[in-house]
Amino acid sequence: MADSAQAQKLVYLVTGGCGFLGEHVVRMLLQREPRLGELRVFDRHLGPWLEELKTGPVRVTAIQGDVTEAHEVAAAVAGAHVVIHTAGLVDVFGRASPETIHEVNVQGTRNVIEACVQTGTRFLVYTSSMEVVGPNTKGHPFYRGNEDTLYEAVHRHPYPCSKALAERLVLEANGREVHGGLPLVTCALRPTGIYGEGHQIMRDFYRQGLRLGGWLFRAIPASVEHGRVYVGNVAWMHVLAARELERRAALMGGQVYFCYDGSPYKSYEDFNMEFLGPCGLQLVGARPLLPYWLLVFLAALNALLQWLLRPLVLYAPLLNPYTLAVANTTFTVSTDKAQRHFGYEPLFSWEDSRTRTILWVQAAGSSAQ
Ligand SMILES: NC(=O)C1=CN([C@@H]2O[C@H](COP(=O)(O)OP(=O)(O)OC[C@H]3O[C@@H](n4cnc5c(N)ncnc54)[C@H](O)[C@@H]3O)[C@@H](O)[C@H]2O)C=CC1
Ligand SMILES: CC(C)CCC[C@@H](C)[C@H]1CC[C@H]2[C@@H]3[C@H](O)CC4=CC(=O)CC[C@]4(C)[C@H]3CC[C@]12C
Repeated sequence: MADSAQAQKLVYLVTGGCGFLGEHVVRMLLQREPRLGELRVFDRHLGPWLEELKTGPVRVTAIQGDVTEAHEVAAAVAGAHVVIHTAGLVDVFGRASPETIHEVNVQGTRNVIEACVQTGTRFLVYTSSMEVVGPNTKGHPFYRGNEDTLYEAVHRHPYPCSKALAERLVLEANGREVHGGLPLVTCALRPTGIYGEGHQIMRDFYRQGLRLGGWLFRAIPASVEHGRVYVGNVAWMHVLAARELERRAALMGGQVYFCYDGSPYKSYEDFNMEFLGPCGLQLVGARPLLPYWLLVFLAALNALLQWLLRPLVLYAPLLNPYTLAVANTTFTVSTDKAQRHFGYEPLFSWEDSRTRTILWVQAAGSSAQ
């Protein structure tokens, strides 16, 4: 990626490229990265939509593989200039075991780093999460915080623990010598809660509302703000970060960036209503319908049932002590670090993001997507 070789075509690898975020990153690279020569899409489950991308001018290579298998990762990384590592096990509902979450999110990330080092790939962008910071186990609010805001980041849940460990590995790998003698340059992006086309939990809320005759019932006070970011802007930030990592290696290497876009600060439920409202749903109650202590009780009961039933059946409802704590703790971000370091500005306005999401919810809610 030297200046003298501006016209050089680059090979990108996106791990988790068939996931909710990964698909947007893949499509964004194809639309907005002029130096893209080959795009490798690595995922455990390849999406059928990849086929249509193979007819375009950029070579798209679909690679079915598992990030926990070091040899599969090394084979996919070999010859790539840039890796965008979004693959991860996003499970806060207890569907997977803590060991599996650790294996995919931490060991998988270690495998990606080692593959870069062994094969000489120099640029690595990691999809971290706001969950690396918080909300913490004490439920402390994080109000319009940035990357330098002091916050007691204490976690017990396997998902944030794994993301925090993986992020640390990525940041510590910055500067390591890769095959060929040059240094590895890494950075981590920490999206807040992502929404947009492909957001399965939003679709599930929509379907549940339809089943309940168009009503949803408020569970969380409207005053609790939960940070959200549009998936297209998250993808765009990944593309920009990946593009700028070489030119601004000294500034960006080893750095973390919160990833958000000016989507309105609202409670989790009120934010969802920005999309579900225009789809015909109503949120009942200016205040939570159930007292908080009852929600805490129900969340604990769900956790107990999950544990008791585990030998027989997987019971993994949305409400558990962890999801309740996340939804019920103010956590919002306000920062211009990504703008200062690599010129990130959201590509999609709030109005665009909202419209696109509404159209998707309407289509996905009624189909079997
Ligand atoms: N959804 C959200 O609100 C947020 C997500 N993130 C992070 O963004 C990344 C992407 O998340 P989403 O797109 O929401 O999740 P997702 O589950 O839709 O996508 C993850 C992708 O990784 C793939 N994957 C999982 N295990 C794998 C393995 N062992 N080997 C290869 N591929 C594997 C899955 O097949 C899937 O396509 C994750 O790293 C997640 O931690 C960060 C902040 C918020
Ligand atoms: C009435 C219930 C209490 C409402 C439950 C909603 C929850 C399922 C979701 C509320 C907040 C979500 C999380 C948040 O957006 C941050 C996240 C970041 C990630 O990196 C992964 C996903 C998630 C943990 C997200 C998961 C669903 C919620 C807990």
